[in-house]
Amino acid sequence: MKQSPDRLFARPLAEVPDFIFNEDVARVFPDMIKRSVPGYPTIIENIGVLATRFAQAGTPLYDLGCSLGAVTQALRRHVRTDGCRVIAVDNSSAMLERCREYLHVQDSMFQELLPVETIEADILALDLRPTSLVAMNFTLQFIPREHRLDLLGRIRRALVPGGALILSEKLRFEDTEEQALLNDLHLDFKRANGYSELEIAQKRSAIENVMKPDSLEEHRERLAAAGFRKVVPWFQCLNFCSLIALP
Ligand SMILES: Nc1ncnc2c1ncn2[C@@H]1O[C@H](C[S@+](CC[C@H]([NH3+])C(=O)[O-])CC(=O)[O-])[C@@H](O)[C@H]1O
Repeated sequence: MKQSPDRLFARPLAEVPDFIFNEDVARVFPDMIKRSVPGYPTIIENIGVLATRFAQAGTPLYDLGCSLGAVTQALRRHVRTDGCRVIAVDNSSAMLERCREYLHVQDSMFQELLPVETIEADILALDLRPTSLVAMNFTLQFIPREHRLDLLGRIRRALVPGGALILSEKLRFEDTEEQALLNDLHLDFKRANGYSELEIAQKRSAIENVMKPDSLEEHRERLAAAGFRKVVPWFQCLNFCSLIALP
């Protein structure tokens, strides 16, 4: 598998097309997400650790919007619960193809990993089996707003008692000063990771019609409306957070 550094937006583009998860993105994705999302490696590893508390014997664990399967691999590294398996879902064939290759590498390197099933599907059309853990790591923000509540409602109804949803998202902030400061600090994070002003500006215009972050208050309200009893933020770094939502 050839992994490359992210230079997708390094040259000036006459017109910046909307961001899509195609082969070019799949090839640079590990580098792109690490240099763009502060705390990403910490979130990934800890989802594996958190999951051990919620995983119940004989249930599938879902990784919705799995991309290259980073969460799936963390779940397989940490969860040892009898009869669990991981179901990794993404609607990008380019992402899922590479995800499968990475999972084969993981299989060849470790023994006693949870079995994994990869599904190329739109998570809005997915039939969820009763599950003890659903992870949506930076996926909900790409789902059109009008479908988010329905999706969370279906996840809530699929969760068995004692299970959990782990939801990671970029946040926006209602307070303009807080929004401006955290946005600036995120830009500094990208600069510190070697992105130029041009790369930052072009990536921003590629993503702005596609990725729509909500505020923490909006997440709390929507999760409550979907039937979640409790929302516990467990991680925040700048404008990126991860929540545990309990049924
Ligand atoms: N309707 C949909 N159905 C299925 N997949 C979708 C849909 N919409 C978007 N996706 C998929 O959601 C993923 C979002 S990336 C997740 C990172 C990963 N979780 C990680 O922990 O590395 C986040 C980011 O790039 O910021 C992409 O692979 C899309 O194809």
